[in-house]
Amino acid sequence: MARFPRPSTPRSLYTLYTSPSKTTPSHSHTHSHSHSPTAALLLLRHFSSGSLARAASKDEKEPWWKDSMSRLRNIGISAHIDSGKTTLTERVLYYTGRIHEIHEVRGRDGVGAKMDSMDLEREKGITIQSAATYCTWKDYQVNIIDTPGHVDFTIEVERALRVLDGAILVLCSVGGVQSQSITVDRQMRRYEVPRLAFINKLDRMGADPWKVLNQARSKLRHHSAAMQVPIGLEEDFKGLIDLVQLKALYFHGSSGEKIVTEDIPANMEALVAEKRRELIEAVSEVDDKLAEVFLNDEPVSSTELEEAIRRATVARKFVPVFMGSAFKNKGVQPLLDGVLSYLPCPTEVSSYALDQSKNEEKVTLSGTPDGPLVALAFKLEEGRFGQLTYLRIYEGVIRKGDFIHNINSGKKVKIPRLVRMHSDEMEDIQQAHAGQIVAVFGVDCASGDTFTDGSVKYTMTSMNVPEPVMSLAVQPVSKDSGGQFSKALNRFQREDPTFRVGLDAESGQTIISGMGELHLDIYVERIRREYKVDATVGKPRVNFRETVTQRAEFDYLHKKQTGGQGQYGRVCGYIEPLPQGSSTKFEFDNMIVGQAIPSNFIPAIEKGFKEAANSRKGVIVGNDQDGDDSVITAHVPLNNMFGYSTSLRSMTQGKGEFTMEYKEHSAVSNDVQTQLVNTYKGTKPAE
Ligand SMILES: Nc1nc2c(ncn2[C@@H]2O[C@H](COP(=O)(O)OP(=O)(O)OP(=O)(O)O)[C@@H](O)[C@H]2O)c(=O)[nH]1
Repeated sequence: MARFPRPSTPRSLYTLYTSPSKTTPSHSHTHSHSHSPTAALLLLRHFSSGSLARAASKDEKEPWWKDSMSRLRNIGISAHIDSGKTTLTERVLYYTGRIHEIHEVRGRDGVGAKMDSMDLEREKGITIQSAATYCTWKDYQVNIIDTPGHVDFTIEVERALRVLDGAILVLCSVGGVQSQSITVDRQMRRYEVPRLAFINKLDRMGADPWKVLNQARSKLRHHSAAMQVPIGLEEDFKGLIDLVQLKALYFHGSSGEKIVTEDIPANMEALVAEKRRELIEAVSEVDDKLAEVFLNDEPVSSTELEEAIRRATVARKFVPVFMGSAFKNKGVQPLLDGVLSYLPCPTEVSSYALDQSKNEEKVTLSGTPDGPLVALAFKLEEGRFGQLTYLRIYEGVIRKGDFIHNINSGKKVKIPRLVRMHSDEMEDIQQAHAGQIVAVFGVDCASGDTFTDGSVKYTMTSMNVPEPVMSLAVQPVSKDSGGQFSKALNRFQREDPTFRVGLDAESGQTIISGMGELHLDIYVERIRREYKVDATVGKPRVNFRETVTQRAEFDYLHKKQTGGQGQYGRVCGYIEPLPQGSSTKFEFDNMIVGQAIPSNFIPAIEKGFKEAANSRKGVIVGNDQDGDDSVITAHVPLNNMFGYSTSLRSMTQGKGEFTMEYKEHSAVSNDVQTQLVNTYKGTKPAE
């Protein structure tokens, strides 16, 4: 009944530079059950119905939390590698009084930035794990997640964005919109995160914020405009003109902590008038209220403009563009003001959960402390005092000593300790409410689990976890370190859903799988440093998968007990490959006679089969000119990509760069297949 493309061993295709980040289902197994020669299919489902949303609280008087919620921001900072996120965060922590000294990434003092708390991060000057911190700016509480920029750690970015209400996209004023900026921006769009852009490094030679702004418009399709005009650039970068307040800002003091406000320099008035008009025009296009003032040719007040920018940004119709130099301590405080003025508070963002007691019905959460507790464990970490679980609270209140229910595992646990995180330091607290990000100790769970107070069976929608694409065989050098070795692997596996551990049945080797060479290298290095286990590492291996090669019958009974009446379904039939060279990729024949299966189920069944089918596509190469740069987009088999970064570097005298992300699994050519089969035969122990 379902026919698939003619087989050959699939290969994985990679997209260089840009492509929609889709993780396609990758298996289509042949099943050996052979009960029914004729195609028959039966699907039964029982479920109870219920209302779509829980009724909101009818409390008439002003709730106690209203003020504190409106003064809360959960933000992330994302960017292409080396754009200056960590440097920027260090300034934010300094100006908000969380740290008393600034330490540079790879700085001469050797201390390293606060948020790069792992030794490896400090040595390499890159961020590997996302770190969480909070700070207070002008009476607002701001929770910040610093996220890594390297594509191998995409899962960290995904997790951070899942629980944030707003974000800052950092762009380099020289590098502009780079490959990874496109990826993180796409992720922000996927999770519907309103954002501000910050064009950093205005002090660098070749800085051109207007070029970067135009790139953001064309490459990221941002509807955006500058909020500021720089006073001087490169070595002469002195300050910024605020286009809303129409004031010049200078950053004095040893670390730029003293802001001096002055009138706009006379020689910049014309440019400022032009850029302010551009800002008003752009916001008017997406905000009716401002459009009315603008079209009537009335002067636009600072308050009117600020309110309109807020409405448009929260509604994700506009991206305000800030600028500065984190390294030279210029422009960070106005960016922080922008976070308060333009990014939403938790009650302005809608969140949903799935009600497990009502067949995964979608429930709108109030997002306030009123109502039952609903919290998502979005990140696990092995801390000095045991497992640390980061929670984003979506509804209700959580208190130290409370019993909470893990809806995914069905376990009930007590919260022995509740803390607020500041990179690797923490602060004990007694309770926390909706909108906040906190961490708990001693709570056994997996990342992505949902906790409630037990009165509701809600789970938050699942996080987008890409399939691992590369594997390595690892083995401890000394047999005595086996215990520590498995402890390390277990821990990393629980913390990072893109890191998997398996056993090669043929060779008996431990196989680790992840998102790329660097991802796996980092874990091997962490096993060595944190667990003092030296491990030998085998050749990287691409995860090839099987496809359908011949007609096969299946008969499967599915049972699921969800607390209510439960569900069951039985599916039997056969699948077979299409004839060689067939132009169609998938064929679905409905051979049901009579009404054995109600006809309204048939389209859903076809969709299911379609989703399970591997596809095969040719290599596509696109070429784009971006100023002096050539951008090549290609779909390539991952197997051919080893060592590419080194050859690209030598081919381009270090100027070329690349990024890749998983596209799909696809059929390999015959010669590769023969090679794979021979290698496999060669590794098989003699019989
Ligand atoms: N000239 C100049 N250099 C900067 C600026 N901001 C950051 N840098 C430098 O750029 C390099 C990268 O900065 P990071 O803060 O580590 O960048 P990141 O985006 O956190 O990098 P990853 O965590 O590896 O993704 C460091 O050497 C910084 O000192 C800036 O405003 N001007």
